[in-house]
Amino acid sequence: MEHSKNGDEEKHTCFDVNDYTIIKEGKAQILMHPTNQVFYNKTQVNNRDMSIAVLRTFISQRKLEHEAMLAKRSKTDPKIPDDSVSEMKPPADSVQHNGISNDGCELLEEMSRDEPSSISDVRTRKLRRKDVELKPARVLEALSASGLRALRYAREVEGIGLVVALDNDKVSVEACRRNIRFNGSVACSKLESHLADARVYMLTHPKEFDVVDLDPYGSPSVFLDSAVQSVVDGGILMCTATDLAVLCGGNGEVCYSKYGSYPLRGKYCHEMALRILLACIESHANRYKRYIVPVLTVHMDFYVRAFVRIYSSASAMKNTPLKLSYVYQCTGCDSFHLQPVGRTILKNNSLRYHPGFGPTVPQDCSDCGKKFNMGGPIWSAPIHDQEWVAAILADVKSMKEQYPAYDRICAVLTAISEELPDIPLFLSLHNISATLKCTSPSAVMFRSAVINAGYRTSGTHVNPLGLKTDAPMHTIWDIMRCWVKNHPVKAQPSQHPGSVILAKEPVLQANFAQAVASLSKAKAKKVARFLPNPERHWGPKLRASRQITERILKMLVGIGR
Ligand SMILES: C[S@@+](CC[C@H](N)C(=O)[O-])C[C@H]1O[C@@H](n2cnc3c(N)ncnc32)[C@H](O)[C@@H]1O
Ligand SMILES: [Zn+2]
Repeated sequence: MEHSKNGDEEKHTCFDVNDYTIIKEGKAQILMHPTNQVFYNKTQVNNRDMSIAVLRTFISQRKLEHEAMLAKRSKTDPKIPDDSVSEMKPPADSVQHNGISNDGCELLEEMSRDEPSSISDVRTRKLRRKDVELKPARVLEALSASGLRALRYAREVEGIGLVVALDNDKVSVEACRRNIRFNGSVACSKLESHLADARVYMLTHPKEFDVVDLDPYGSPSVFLDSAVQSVVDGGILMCTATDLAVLCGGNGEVCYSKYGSYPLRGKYCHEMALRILLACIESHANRYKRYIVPVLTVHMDFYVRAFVRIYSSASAMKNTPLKLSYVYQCTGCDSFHLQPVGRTILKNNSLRYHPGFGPTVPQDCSDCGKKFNMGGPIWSAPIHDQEWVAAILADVKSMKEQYPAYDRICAVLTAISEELPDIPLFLSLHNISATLKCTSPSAVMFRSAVINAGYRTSGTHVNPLGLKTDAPMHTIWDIMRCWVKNHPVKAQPSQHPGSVILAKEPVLQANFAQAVASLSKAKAKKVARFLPNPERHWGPKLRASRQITERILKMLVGIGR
């Protein structure tokens, strides 16, 4: 990969620092002119801090995986001189996938998974000739604006060799270059800024970056196809989407055209947004025989952000339909049911792939009798790797002073660490009670009834009132029928969904006695999981110098839904 330092286009214009206000975030400083034309949103510090936390964990994980690969190699091929592996440590047990991001390692992964031994031998010889030293990570900040994020990566994260910052806006690139110079020698030695269309740049730099960061205005959809190609095997793609009005169902047809999925306007819409984004990234990856493994997927403030690793494997790619589902949501009582896109069967000791069995619901809701809307497909496999989440959280806690948004990112990561990993979407207790027009049981009582009925439950980082559970909807309604017996409701019209639900006798006798696990660990320890918004002008920003009104903000982020 060849990069001319800051490109030929650079203008070596001098600048007077006194003409600017200095903005500090972490170890980076950017210069802001009073007539600023370059995008800057202070509240995205949460986004940048979270990304730095993930990046640090990625870099240590990548190193562990590399060491594990070398150790494995020295075991399987004793002809390789010992001195090449004498410094190796045992492989990390948190490694979920052994894909490694430097060339030789990629070969090794392919070898051990798919290839017959004769081919492996050839490849091993090839591998031996390759330099197996782990090179410092290469990061692409594809949409960099002032370069603040790229500067923070270069200055704060150890183990990064190069950060390339792109923007297709000339003024932003000039600002970015000014900021690089202003940040001194480390920034100047590690950072490059280019005036380029990110899509063209990523397409012409396939499998070159260990980390690709997409942080666009609104939707990342037009950047995904090139971004998934620019990441090395085992590398990580970090992707923000701020177009929550689209992803949360405000414009279902627009969402379908951008992301290939229909959103539903449920209380869980922000988690559905995360899952639509993941499904979309996966579909782009699949076009190039690649697939994603999410390590962390967050809804914060007014956006969603996905951190996914990318691997190449034509055989693993066949599993994609097993990780996707359609969602049926009842138009009367908001009950929801997942319909997997694909399934597998074992025939003569081999795995066969088939379309999912369906429909998983009858024409009319068996709880309230109304019709269903069908949304998706969404990513219905886990959206976080809990070992990564624990490692990121531990790392953040050990470097508290390095994170200006420490409280917020700790709260979000704590809430995520408590989520049931295998349960897509969630119920809203308020919504359930609103359907029945009853007073709501407390969350602890409701969770206790679910646990006492033999099911699991957890909160969700997406919504303080949300409840994830593996209890079927009919059990949830039974619990509520029992609740209403002791907390009667006013009579409603007989065709009302709540009346239809309450007209049935419960099969299950709910037990609301407090169950031990009904309080989350964090709540029991009084660790914050949700924090109020920090300031008045909190929210997404449009292009530089354009401000969003409260009314537009509500529309954009789906508040009040
Ligand atoms: C939301 S801002 C990025 C903010 C930055 N990542 C941060 O953390 O402060 C999006 C930037 O993408 C740039 N942009 C939009 N389309 C682009 C494209 N096709 N190629 C390169 N840059 C693009 C815009 O000029 C803008 O500066
Ligand atoms: Zn229903």
